[in-house]
Amino acid sequence: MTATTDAVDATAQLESRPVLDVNGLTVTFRTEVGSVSAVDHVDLRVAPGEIVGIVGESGCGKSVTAMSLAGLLPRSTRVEGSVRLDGVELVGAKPSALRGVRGRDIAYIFQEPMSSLNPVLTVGRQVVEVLQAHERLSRREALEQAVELLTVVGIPSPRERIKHYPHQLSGGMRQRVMIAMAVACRPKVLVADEPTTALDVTVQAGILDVLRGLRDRFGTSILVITHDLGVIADVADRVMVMYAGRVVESATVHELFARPQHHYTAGLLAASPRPGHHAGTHRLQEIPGLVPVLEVQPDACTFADRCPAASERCSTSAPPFAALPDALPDALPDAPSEGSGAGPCTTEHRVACWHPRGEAARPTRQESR
Ligand SMILES: Nc1ncnc2c1ncn2[C@@H]1O[C@H](COP(=O)(O)OP(=O)(O)OP(=O)(O)O)[C@@H](O)[C@H]1O
Repeated sequence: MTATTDAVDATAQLESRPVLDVNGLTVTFRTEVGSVSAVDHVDLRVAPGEIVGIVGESGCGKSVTAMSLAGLLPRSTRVEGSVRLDGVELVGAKPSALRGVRGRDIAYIFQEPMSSLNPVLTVGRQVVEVLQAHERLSRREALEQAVELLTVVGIPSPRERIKHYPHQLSGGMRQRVMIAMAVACRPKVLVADEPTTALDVTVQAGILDVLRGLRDRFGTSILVITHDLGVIADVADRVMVMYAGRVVESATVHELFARPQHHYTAGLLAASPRPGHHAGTHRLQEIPGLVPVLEVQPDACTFADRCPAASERCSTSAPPFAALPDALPDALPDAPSEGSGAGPCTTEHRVACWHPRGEAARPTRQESR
C-alpha cells in the first residue's frame, strides 16, 4: 500500500469514527424498594455532525441515558458500560475530569431555560462568564464573542439583548440564550433534552432551525431527546426508539417513519399527529397499558404485555437487537438472527422483536414515491 492510500484510509477512518460511542450503558438506581434498572445495555453512536434522536414515552429512560453520559446523575447511581467521547472514557472518570469535559466537550440544554438561567444577571454577563470560564479572554473579547453567539442563535439586536435579564425575554429567546451558552466553547456533542417541549409550535420550529444551523456551521454532533416524533422528523438524521430502558428500534428517520418494525414504534406513530391530518379527520390511537417500572430487567420482551403480536416466546426470552435484512422484497424472517453484535452505529435498520412487522409495514411502491 502506498503512503497516499494509507493517508486516505486514515482520514476515512477518522471521519467514520463516532464522536460519541456508548456501549452497554446500564444505569441502576438504589431506591427504598430496591434497585431500579432505568437503562439497560444501551448502545449509541453519534458521528461528527450527525443529529441523532432518542424518542419514547415518559419514563422509558431517555433523560437518564442523556444525563449518565457526562456524569450528571446522583453519586449513588450505578453506571456501567462504556461512554467514549472522542476516544476518552467517561464512565468511572474522576468528578474533576468530568467537570472539565462538561461544557467544553459535551454540553446540555434542557426543557425549561428559566430554571437554568440566573434571574439576577443579564444574559450578556451569563454568556461572558461561560466564555471566560473556559477560555483566556478579556472582558471586551468575551463580550464581542457573546454578541456573535447570540447572533448565531438568531437573537435579533444582540447588542441590546445582552443588557436584558432573563425575565425580559420570551421563552423561545431564553432557550436561544441557553443554546448560545451551551455552544460557547464549541462542544463536540450537544445534548438537547426536550429542547422545545415548553414552547409553542412556531417557536419550536425556530429552535429546531437553530440546532440544524449549529450542526451546519460548527459540525456539532447533536443528541435530541424527545417524546415528540414531530421533532425527530424535523431535525434528526437517525433515531433510536427506547422502551422501558432498552433501545427497541433504530434506523434513519426516513426509514423508521416509512417502515416501523417494532410494534411499539408503530404505536407511537399511530399516537402522533401527522402533517396533513386536520383536527377531527384523523383519530389518534393510544397505546394501551403503561411503561413498566423495572426493578429488575426481565429476560423477556418488556413490551410483551402491551404488544398486539406477542407470543409465548416474547414473555420468556428477550429478543436480540438485530439488523433487518437488506433485501426488502423478501418477507422478514419470523425472528431476527442471534448475536448480531453491537448497537446502532450505522444507518442500518435494527429492531429488538421476535415478530417484527415486516412487509405489512412497508408502503406500496406508489405510496413510497
Ligand atoms: N434519581 C432517580 N432515582 C430513582 N429512579 C429514577 C431516578 N431518576 C429517574 N428514575 C427513574 O428512571 C426511569 C427513567 O426515567 P427518565 O427520566 O430517563 O425517563 P424519560 O424517558 O426521560 O421520561 P420523561 O420524558 O418523563 O423525563 C423512570 O422510571 C424514573 O422514575
